[in-house]
Amino acid sequence: MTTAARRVLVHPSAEVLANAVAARLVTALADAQAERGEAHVVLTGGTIGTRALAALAQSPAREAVDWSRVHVWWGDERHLPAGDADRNCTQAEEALLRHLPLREENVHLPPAADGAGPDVDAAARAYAGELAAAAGGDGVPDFDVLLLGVGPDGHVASLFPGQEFVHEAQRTVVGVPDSPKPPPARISLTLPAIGRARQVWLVAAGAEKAEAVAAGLAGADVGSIPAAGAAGREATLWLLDEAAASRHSG
Ligand SMILES: O=C1O[C@H](COP(=O)(O)O)[C@@H](O)[C@H](O)[C@H]1O
Repeated sequence: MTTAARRVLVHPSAEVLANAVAARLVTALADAQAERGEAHVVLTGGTIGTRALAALAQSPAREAVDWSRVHVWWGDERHLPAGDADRNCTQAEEALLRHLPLREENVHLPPAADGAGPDVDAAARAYAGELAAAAGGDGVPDFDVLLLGVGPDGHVASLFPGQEFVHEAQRTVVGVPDSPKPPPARISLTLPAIGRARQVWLVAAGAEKAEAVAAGLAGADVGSIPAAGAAGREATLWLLDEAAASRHSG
């Protein structure tokens, strides 16, 4: 990854940003299918990430994608019972997935606490196993697009500042038992797994994200600002509204 492949795009409002992310996702998935037959997308939770999914549900352009050949993954998940309203996959289902003709076996739901049990490490191993199987036995698939929200503290997925999981170098998925943001039990892709994506899109809206965005773009230490360590193999896009971009000087 070189800085030449990094782009910062600033949109006038959160609403425009959500619609722009939705439009960009349609194009990227259609392009991936044209080139490789199927597409793998990794979804994020969070406010603007979920709003982008809702915008996609409203967009007639979504018909440009053959959703039966799209695999859906999650960058992180709150380890709660299936169907819990705080699970990222529940929110994605509500905002978008139920509107699409996806194949059930291509929607790679993270394990739920009522099925897999309360052990976040066991859940992380199970999800890592599903990723590895889809990748042909090891690692993670070649994700086409991996979406990440950015927390006000600079967290991405469930990799939080000051936690050892930010520095994980071997595993593709970690169990996070003590997230500083509720709920505490989560699983998360690691930075090396995130870095396997062709394109990583960091999406942020709102003034409360401005400091973290500026620090991430300035190349802060990943232990302090995990977002600074998220980069795609071919491109890294920071997709922002004006408020989130307001402290970035570039
Ligand atoms: O807890 C989480 O938070 C982040 C960011 O959420 P936001 O509401 O501040 O946009 C999200 O990216 C992550 O997937 C989620 O689990």
